[in-house]
Amino acid sequence: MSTILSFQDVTVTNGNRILLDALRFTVCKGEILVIVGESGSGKTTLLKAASGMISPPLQLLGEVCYKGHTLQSSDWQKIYGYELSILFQNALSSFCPVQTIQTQLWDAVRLTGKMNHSEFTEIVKKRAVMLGLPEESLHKYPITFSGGMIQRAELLFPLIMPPHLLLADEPTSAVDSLTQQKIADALLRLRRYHQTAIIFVTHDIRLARYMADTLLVLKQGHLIEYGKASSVIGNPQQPYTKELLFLAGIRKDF
Ligand SMILES: Nc1ncnc2c1ncn2[C@@H]1O[C@H](COP(=O)(O)OP(=O)(O)OP(=O)(O)O)[C@@H](O)[C@H]1O
Repeated sequence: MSTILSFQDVTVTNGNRILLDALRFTVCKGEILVIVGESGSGKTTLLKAASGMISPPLQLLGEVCYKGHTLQSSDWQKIYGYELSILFQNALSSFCPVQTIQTQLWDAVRLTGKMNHSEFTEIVKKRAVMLGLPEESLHKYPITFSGGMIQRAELLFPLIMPPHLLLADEPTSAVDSLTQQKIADALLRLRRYHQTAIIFVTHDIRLARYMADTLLVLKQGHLIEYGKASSVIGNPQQPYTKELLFLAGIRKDF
């Protein structure tokens, strides 16, 4: 499988403070890498590093490579949106407040030139139904959406225009368990049919077990465990990972 993204000794600092410490990992085409770790361990910072969004006062050392090329800041603009999609923790910030969800999605899809308007209206309805979003909500303004609805609305664009790499920062944090399952299944379908590589951040180790091919555990900016998800979950090496699995009821002791 070809490598989509790799971190080569990526360190992120804020002055003297190390937020990420020499991380090394790769993500291949069609792979789902799930990042888990306690609050403040650096999960969002890792996604920012993966998407060229580290800016002063933070500093990035090491190399982030996309499809074999080290990315400089100007390169990210070329892949944003169509090759690389990002689901932010604050999904509302992804939308313009004065246009309906459907109008904004169509504006973005139209620019790709890959779909006409009637194909778009057909597919956007199907994808909304897949995520449990009522069809009529597509004609509403983002501000009228609940937290869980806006998270799902943010996922519509990559489901309509499958990217090569999707970065998702806790995309199920504001939804009930049934909707969580729908989002997880939509992401699994994206991988299965379009070989999208996905880096997915969650606090939910059960969801991680359901989704992940590969699991990466962060603690205070350090990669403490990384490998095939079934191996990490079946045979964790670190006390922290054992505790996470114990607290989720997946292990009987730690
Ligand atoms: N722009 C910034 N300037 C200074 N410190 C930052 C900045 N961004 C993140 N940090 C610090 O880096 C550390 C890691 O933050 P990060 O948001 O990556 O953690 P996280 O694991 O995603 O947490 P959570 O699960 O709570 O979202 C935190 O201590 C945070 O305060």
